[in-house]
Amino acid sequence: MTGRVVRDVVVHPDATLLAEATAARLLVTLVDLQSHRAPLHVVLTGGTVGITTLAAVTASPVRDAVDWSQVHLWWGDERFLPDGDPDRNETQAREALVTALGDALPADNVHPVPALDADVPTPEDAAAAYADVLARHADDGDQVPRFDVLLLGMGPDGHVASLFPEHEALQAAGVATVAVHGSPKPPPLRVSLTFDAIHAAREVWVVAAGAEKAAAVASALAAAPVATTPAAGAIGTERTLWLLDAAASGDLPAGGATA
Ligand SMILES: O=C1O[C@H](COP(=O)(O)O)[C@@H](O)[C@H](O)[C@H]1O
Repeated sequence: MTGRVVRDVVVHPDATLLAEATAARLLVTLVDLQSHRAPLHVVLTGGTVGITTLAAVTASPVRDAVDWSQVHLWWGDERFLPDGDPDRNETQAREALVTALGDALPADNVHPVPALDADVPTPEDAAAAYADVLARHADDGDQVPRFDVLLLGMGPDGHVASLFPEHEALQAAGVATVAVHGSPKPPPLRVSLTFDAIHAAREVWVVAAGAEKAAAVASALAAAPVATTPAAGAIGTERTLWLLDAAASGDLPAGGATA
């Protein structure tokens, strides 16, 4: 990415309000977008706030204002585990939101990263299969759909999706997905969207809560090198939005200036 990146920052008082406000923001954004285009493509994130946000979507009456038949759900990353494993981001998202949407969300609109099984024995197989499905929903010549909203959690080390500091997966280019071996956060095998895929999103929202993330938030918003703070590379084509709780914003300079 070239040129100055504008990162908008919104700080909420605590993690609960952060999740509820992010859910409300997501729902209203989808309703607004559906007044002028369809289908919409939304990328979900795993992680603490990511899943709490999905539960808040489920709890909101505004969820019925969205035409879910015209929404496709994707994942920014996945832990490479068998189908139904409680540590899979997909499993947690189904429990928090997808199951509650029922028939309103067609099963064909839900695009999990393939799970570990006899036909998909390696994360490379899962990454390739996921890339194929992404390409089938992309415009001609593109590798991924133009995601309308791409949600990302962030770890205390500054990782987003499954792109970890100093990990070789950061270098993946020209492809939409990457297999991750040796993740410093368990489980060690994962599949992630690449930065090329993330950068295709219209809006990227990084959602982070907790004092343990404050240093990484400050680094990313100061445009630290992506190699050491991958979240600094989370940039959308139309908007890059950081949604924080007060604790996660604790190391930002007064006024929350961003680079
Ligand atoms: O392992 C993962 O961690 C990150 C952040 O999780 P959090 O619990 O610290 O919020 C998450 O964004 C990612 O999707 C997930 O696979």
